[in-house]
Amino acid sequence: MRNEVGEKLKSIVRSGRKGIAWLIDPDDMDENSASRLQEAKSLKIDFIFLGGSLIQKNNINDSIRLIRMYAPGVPIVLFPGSSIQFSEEADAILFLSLISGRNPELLIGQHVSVAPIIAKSNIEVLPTGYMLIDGGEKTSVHYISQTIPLPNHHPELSVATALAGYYLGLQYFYLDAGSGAPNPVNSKIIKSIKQKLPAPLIVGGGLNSLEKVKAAFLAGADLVVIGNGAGKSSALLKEVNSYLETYRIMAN
Ligand SMILES: CC(C)=CCC/C(C)=C/CC/C(C)=C/CC/C(C)=C/COP(=O)(O)OP(=O)(O)O
Ligand SMILES: O=P(O)(O)OC[C@@H](O)CO
Ligand SMILES: [Mg+2]
Repeated sequence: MRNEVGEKLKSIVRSGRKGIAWLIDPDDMDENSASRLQEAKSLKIDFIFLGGSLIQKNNINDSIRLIRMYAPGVPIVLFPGSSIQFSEEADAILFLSLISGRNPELLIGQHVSVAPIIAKSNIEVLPTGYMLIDGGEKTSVHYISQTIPLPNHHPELSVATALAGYYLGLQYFYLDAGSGAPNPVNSKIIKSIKQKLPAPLIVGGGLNSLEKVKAAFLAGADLVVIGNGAGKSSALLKEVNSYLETYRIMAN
């Protein structure tokens, strides 16, 4: 199995350089996508995450082809809401187990359905503890998963959950306040998980301004995921990118 994406994530952690993933919903692919992708390529976005809670078009393969054409070299990582969002054309898949919830289908069920297909492919699998944190509003993931998010003001519950996932062997952790969340994941949660776990920490949900992104990085996020904040224009991706350029010079 390949391991380029995992290695890149781990090297982001080792070097402390931080990274950006742009979340693209395949349903949002349209006539503007080509130029948006070219911009992302020129900004050296670290990863493109592809997926959604609910997908209404059957266009994952077409989306991957478009991304490869206009943003060649940017690793494409599936961020699937369900097992039907699998494509062996992607570079890697976040093999998410929704450990904040108690829905067996999202802890292990979908995984069993897709595992034999994954085994026949050459895709890289990233075993990921996916934790939904209350972002102040019911989001699509919350509804689709039919699970209760972790509270945003009790870091100890999130730490216990992440530790349990770590002891089960999960290698990457994704704290998500949900797409469009009014409140991103609390810095205290990010900080306390980062202190306890040596694993790469991905944070997303409601990161729609440079201030919110900076707060996530400063608390300990290794990779931030920006979806809605990059939906209409690449302005935020550009701002985060130039912030990181300065940050990396200062960190060295
Ligand atoms: C391992 C495989 C194949 C599947 C795992 C399936 C699991 C555990 C899913 C977790 C629950 C879930 C529904 C996750 C979806 C995460 C996601 C891609 C969110 C992207 O944002 P949206 O929720 O689509 O945002 P909008 O509502 O703004 O479109
Ligand atoms: O769309 P936003 O709010 O950036 O959220 C991204 C992602 O973490 C949602 O699963
Ligand atoms: Mg979506």
